[in-house]
Amino acid sequence: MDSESGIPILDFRKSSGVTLDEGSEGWKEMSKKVREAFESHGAFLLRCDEIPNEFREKIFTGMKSLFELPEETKLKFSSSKAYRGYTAKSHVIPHCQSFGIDDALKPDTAENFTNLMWPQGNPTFCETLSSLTSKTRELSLLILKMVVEGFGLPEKYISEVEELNSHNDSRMTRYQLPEENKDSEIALVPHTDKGTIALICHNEVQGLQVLPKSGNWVNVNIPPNGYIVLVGDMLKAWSNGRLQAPTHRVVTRGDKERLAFILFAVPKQDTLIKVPSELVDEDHPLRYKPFKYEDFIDFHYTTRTEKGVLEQLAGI
Ligand SMILES: O=C(O)CCC(=O)C(=O)O
Ligand SMILES: [Fe+2]
Repeated sequence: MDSESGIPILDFRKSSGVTLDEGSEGWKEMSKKVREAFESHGAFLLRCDEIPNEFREKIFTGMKSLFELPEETKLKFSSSKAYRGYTAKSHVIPHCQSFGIDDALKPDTAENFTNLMWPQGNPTFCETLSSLTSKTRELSLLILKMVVEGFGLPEKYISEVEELNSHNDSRMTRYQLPEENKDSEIALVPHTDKGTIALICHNEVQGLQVLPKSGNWVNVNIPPNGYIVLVGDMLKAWSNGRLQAPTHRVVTRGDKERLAFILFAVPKQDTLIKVPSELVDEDHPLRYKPFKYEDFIDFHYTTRTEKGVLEQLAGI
């Protein structure tokens, strides 16, 4: 457990002796822990073998040179969608720069992005980005299958969580250091993630904070070479509110810049989010009526409120 935030640390490393073959005892035990962590904190910290050290070094070295490219080059990666494309100094991310990549898993996405930023080519960055994205995506699917197992739901729900994981967006973010006269700065404003789950890895400069029910922000310490996995609003809704979607933000301090790579697992636009009947009982009355993911996203961007979008749209 992380001593500051109390968020559980789960160890998926083969070297720690766990075997996570689907259906095995180890898998079932871990699934229970995933469910419990998502119920109590809406998150867990993950140690895993998926990102070896040299791989991490490659992605964060690549990201450092990416953010050092001229502003006019970075701006070439534009998007009409909110928070996608290259964003700098927006009201949501006042002190960071970020590349939001849609359809991160499409075979030519990493290549197109790399060629736009480095017309002369950068095969190391391209390969690293594409394999980090696909490794992280495998993890997100594994974790969602564990949620099904953790709740003891029938097999048929595997295809539903696959749908909740059917689209993947990634984001690479560089958080600026606080201005000289300040100790700390809110670099990413408080929010819940709108999709299903988010997996975050970073260059070991901490800065993520979560807001527990107690109402006081706490620091999260992502373990070395690890990830944090956060529940988003769609998994919260699908689970009948039994899994929490934690409010989080990023605060920068000190003299080292934080770089983060985030993979968001999201449903397809027209996916219907409907609570499994098995998750409704006397102790857990139905909290959300079925709704389409795209309606939730539209509603979120038109109301532009962080508070209670899910409750307003689908709450019973
Ligand atoms: O950098 C981080 O740790 C958090 C990023 C995040 O919450 C987001 O991009 O939605
Ligand atoms: Fe987030």
